[in-house]
Amino acid sequence: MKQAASALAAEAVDMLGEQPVAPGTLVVGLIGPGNNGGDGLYALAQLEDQGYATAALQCGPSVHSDALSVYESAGGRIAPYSQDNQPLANATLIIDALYGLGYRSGAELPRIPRGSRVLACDLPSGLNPETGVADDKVLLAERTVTFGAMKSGLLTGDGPLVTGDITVVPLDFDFTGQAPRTNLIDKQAALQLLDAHRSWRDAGRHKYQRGVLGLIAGSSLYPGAAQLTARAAVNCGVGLLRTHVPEDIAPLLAVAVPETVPLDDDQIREALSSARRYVHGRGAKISSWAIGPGLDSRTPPTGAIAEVFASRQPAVIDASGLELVPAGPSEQPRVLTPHAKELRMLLRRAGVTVTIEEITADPIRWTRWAALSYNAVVLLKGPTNYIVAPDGSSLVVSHTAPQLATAGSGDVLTGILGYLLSDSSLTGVNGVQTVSNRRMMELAACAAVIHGEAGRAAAACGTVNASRLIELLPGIMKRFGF
Ligand SMILES: NC(=O)C1=CN([C@@H]2O[C@H](COP(=O)(O)OP(=O)(O)OC[C@H]3O[C@@H](n4cnc5c(N)ncnc54)[C@H](O)[C@@H]3O)[C@@H](O)[C@H]2O)[C@H](O)CC1
Repeated sequence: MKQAASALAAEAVDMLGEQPVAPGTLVVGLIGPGNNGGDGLYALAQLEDQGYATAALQCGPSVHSDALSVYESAGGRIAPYSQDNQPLANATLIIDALYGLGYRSGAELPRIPRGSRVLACDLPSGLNPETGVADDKVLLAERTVTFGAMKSGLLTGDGPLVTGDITVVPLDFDFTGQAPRTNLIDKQAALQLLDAHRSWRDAGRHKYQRGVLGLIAGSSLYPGAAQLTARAAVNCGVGLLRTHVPEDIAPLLAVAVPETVPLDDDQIREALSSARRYVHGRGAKISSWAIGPGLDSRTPPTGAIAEVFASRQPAVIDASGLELVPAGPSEQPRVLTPHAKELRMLLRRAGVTVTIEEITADPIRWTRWAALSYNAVVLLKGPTNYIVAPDGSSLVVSHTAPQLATAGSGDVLTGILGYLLSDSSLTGVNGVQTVSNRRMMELAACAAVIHGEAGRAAAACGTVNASRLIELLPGIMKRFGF
């Protein structure tokens, strides 16, 4: 705590930029009831020692008692917070040491004069540490000193609007056993996650050992979506792509994606049954599935598709495929990739009523509900991607680009993730049947990062559309070690 306080005090001195201390300078700490308040009091004590005038305002029922003794010994005084506190009106700098990680939506937040300079201790109070959703009365910070590790809420949602400049202060204590349940996956983290299972032996695989993706997609209503997903998987480098599309659009697909091999109902059944007789190392007829882009949900799925849903083979399920997924938990390792409206539909089918506004306000919470209800990894798509496993742990990907909000871009994401799920070097030697939910969640986050990277690269060169993303994929996959 003292280490955190020293970093906080140093940042305050840097913000004030005055040595010796200018007359009239006053640093006011808003002190909450927990450890965040303790950090604030220790920091104020250090500032007192350096000759600054300080004042502490108690904003909860209690304060950290050891920190208060140190602050009072340094000459500081604490008073209860009230809306017309004189010190707040006179403050040169306010240290927000109210809640930090402990903030929960709806907690009481003090009012501070407009235009106050605020240094946030760990996180601005009023900001959800996981989701980055900010309360209307959030204490807008000019700078934030955050301890131990970056928090997802600082970088996602409203976070970047309310945190100011962020300094991460590594602390010398062991975080084992208190790992945050939400982690950010940036480009560097994705590279590491993708590299984790690779071996030099991977270079010697034949196409069936590399991984075979089965794609069930398309309809006369949406003929293009199947093409986009297929082209994305092929450009990522899939060993073999098998496609099950309605007869009337199959010739179109064969021309647009000559690499793909058609897959009929009997062949689906054969692939599923050979997967049950799976022999280690021989390669799979189909190793994973991508289901949904461009399906017409008004047409009932064939029996073969229902058998895929009932299988233990990993699948990414998107778009209209989400309407076909049986409600309730499944044993198939799945990543469901809804946008907010589709998530509302999934939740409704699981007996949970929620509005899109509620989902947008607390995306991780509602994605968790769906992950638990369906026993599946759920990737909620949008400006930020939230990926949640059935155990409640979650990953956040904000490595995206606003230009990705374009027709067919989600179909490309499905192709990328389908490819990652099929690649045996990422999921285990052909034995993708055993892939864990944890690994499915990691691969889903990596797919979102690759998709974001494609969006950023496309935007840097001009306008963005789904076909452009696909064209860029081979180069981007190379950057990610493929
Ligand atoms: N030619 C066709 O057949 C087409 C069929 N379509 C049908 O629509 C679905 C999928 O639609 P898609 O347009 O890909 O939308 P998704 O919601 O699945 O994915 C959107 C994609 O964009 C990202 N995103 C959204 N908002 C933002 C934002 N503000 N900033 C950054 N990124 C954002 C989001 O994360 C997703 O990755 C398809 O299956 C067919 O049934 C389409 O209309 C295309 C043409």
